[in-house]
Amino acid sequence: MKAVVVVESWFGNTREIGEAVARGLTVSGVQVEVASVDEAPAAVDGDVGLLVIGAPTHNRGLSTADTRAKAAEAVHRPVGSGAREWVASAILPDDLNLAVFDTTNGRGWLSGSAAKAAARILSGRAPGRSIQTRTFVVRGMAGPLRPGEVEAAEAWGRSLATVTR
Ligand SMILES: Cc1cc2nc3c(=O)[nH]c(=O)nc-3n(C[C@H](O)[C@H](O)[C@H](O)COP(=O)(O)O)c2cc1C
Repeated sequence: MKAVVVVESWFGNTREIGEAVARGLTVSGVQVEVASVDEAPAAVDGDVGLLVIGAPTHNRGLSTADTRAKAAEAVHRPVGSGAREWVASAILPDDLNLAVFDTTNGRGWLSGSAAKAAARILSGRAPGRSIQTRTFVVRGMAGPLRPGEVEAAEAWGRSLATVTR
């Protein structure tokens, strides 16, 4: 069983959640690779059963070149591309199971959700496919994650393992 976790992360919080999800999958016997969106393959291999995508919520949705420029400036990193671009263009096997998570400042409507935005793009590409979404909460722009979120992400990873062939 194989899974790939692709994350966009500027301050490390979304990456931390992605790694916790990967640990949950690994303890359940799934072979997992975690890749940053900058280095993720343009095509997901046909033997991968589950793709998990993680993105920080920027301006209530997925990052844009403008929001990435703000985050990149804060962490002194080059801007690069984001989850929006990867989700829109990656070549995905037909029977791939999909799960998307985001990090946000809260779970309310005001915070928005990069995961829901990514799920909308993926549903448009593959109508009818079911896509699990989850939100994990950080404090402010840079974090840290709210207590308990890493453990919740590991538990989610264990539950996602049951859908992976
Ligand atoms: C430009 C910018 C816009 C943001 N807009 C939102 C927002 O609309 N809603 C929200 O909940 N958090 C917002 N945030 C906070 C991010 O959700 C937070 O930086 C992110 O979850 C941290 O994840 P990371 O460490 O993986 O980058 C924003 C952050 C930045 C840098």
